Amino acid sequence: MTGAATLRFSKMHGAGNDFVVLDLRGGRPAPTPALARALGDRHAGVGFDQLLTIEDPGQAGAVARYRIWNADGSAAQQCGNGARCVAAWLQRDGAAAGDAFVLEAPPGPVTVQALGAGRYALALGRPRFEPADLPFLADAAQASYRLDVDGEAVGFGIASMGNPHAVLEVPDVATAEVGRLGPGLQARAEFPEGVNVGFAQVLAPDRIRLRVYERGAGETLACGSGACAAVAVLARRGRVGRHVFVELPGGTLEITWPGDDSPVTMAGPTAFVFEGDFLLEQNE
Ligand SMILES: N[C@H](CCC[C@H](N)C(=O)O)C(=O)O
Repeated sequence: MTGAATLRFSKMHGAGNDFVVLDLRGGRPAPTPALARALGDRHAGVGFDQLLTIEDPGQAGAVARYRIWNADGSAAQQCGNGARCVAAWLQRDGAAAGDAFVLEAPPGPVTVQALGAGRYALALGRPRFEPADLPFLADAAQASYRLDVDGEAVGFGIASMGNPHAVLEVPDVATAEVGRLGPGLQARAEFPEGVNVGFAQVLAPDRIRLRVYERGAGETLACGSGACAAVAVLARRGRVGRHVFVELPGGTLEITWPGDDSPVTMAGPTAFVFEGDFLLEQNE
């Protein structure tokens, strides 16, 4: 279409968690929630779990800054799978020279190590467990909490990776009622800014299965910050060790959390799917 205003984008995914990536460096305006919803619409738009913007860094030493919008237009503070895709995008672009560099994310710096073959290891910062960190309205930090969902008492742990996570341990992820308990917990007033809900099945001290009902996107094929949060909650309970393979429906992520005061490192894949031009006028 000649003359129409268009928005160049890259379509990517990390273990099946899919993204549209926009290069907004040079001061191009941030997307509105309405544009994020239009771009994310899986029928009338491009479709994504999250929209990632690449922007000029504010911090010295960072190659670029990234921000995150969910498919419902809400802003998110972290996206582990998305951060790996931003790293891959910047390496392909040539902006990130070498295999080790730093990205600026809403919660703080993220250090990147390219592992080759599209795989990246990222240190996403320390998990936090105080209710105020999520926010979660509770009196004091506990190893686990219980809330009522449809008359059922649901037990869970909490962790923030910059974004909020509730983690339930279940006997079998295949039979977990993700589609009912996920939205049910998200609807509780105790999570005033919503929450990502992880359903974890411990297979071994170094291996779990995980499904995540994400804030602003629903159940996704993978959730990087959710994998970090699940390992952090389960490691503090002694249910898993400090190096855990997390099997999600879309792929496996490798999580390492050496100690409570250490950042969590997540390693996993990235993939470029296609590039495109979104026609703005007729689709906003
Ligand atoms: N839905 C999340 C953002 C995306 C997280 C996930 N896709 C990841 O890989 O960490 C939130 O609202 O906090």
